[in-house]
Amino acid sequence: MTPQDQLKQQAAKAALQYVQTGSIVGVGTGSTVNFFIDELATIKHKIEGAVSSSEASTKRLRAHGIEVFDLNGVGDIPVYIDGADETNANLQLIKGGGGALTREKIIAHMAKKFVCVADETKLVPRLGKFPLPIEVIPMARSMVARELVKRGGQPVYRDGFVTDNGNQILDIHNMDIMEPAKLEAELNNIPGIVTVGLFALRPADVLILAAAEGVRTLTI
Ligand SMILES: O=C[C@H](O)[C@H](O)[C@H](O)COP(=O)(O)O
Repeated sequence: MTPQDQLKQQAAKAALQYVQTGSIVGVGTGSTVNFFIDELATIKHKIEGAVSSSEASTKRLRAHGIEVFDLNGVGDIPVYIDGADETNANLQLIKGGGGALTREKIIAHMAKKFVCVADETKLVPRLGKFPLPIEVIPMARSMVARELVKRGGQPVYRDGFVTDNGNQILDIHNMDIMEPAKLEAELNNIPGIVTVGLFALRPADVLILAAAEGVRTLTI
């Protein structure tokens, strides 16, 4: 395991304390969350099951014998655990490096508490070094790309990638993300955009950050 993987695993382990007995756990997507799923399996008898933000996480949860519920039948998600590609000190995030941003944002919106798990490399002074993923309806891809160019970004089509929802992804390089919530709201208004990978209007509530010196918790 690489040193970075060890940190991801430590953050994932620390997130277990937020899981409530008898509840349905919201589960995100990505390599950090994969460690969390493996940890969750050790206490699976204590939870009712999970809701999942991707086909990949669903498969891993089920392989561990954890029941995965259809979100439409679920009313209450006390805690959602997910990773991030970048976070700032206000716990506003860039997500979607793995293309799961839409289902992630839906579950994050429903959850009472959003706990983000990450290694220290994800904490940045300003969001935007990581290209901002945007899920688009395929027929709107070029139009949306032109809108992003007008705003100073450089869109790159994630060629060959299809989201779990049958859509496409544009990764926006060099986007000026000075006011994350304002930009998220503005981009949400462009037709053809399904989801912007900025989680600023609904940031995380808790950030578990693992570093070589230890694991620390940030809240807002
Ligand atoms: O679509 C993917 C998700 O937003 C992930 O949470 C994000 O890409 C972070 O993934 P990882 O834990 O692999 O760095």
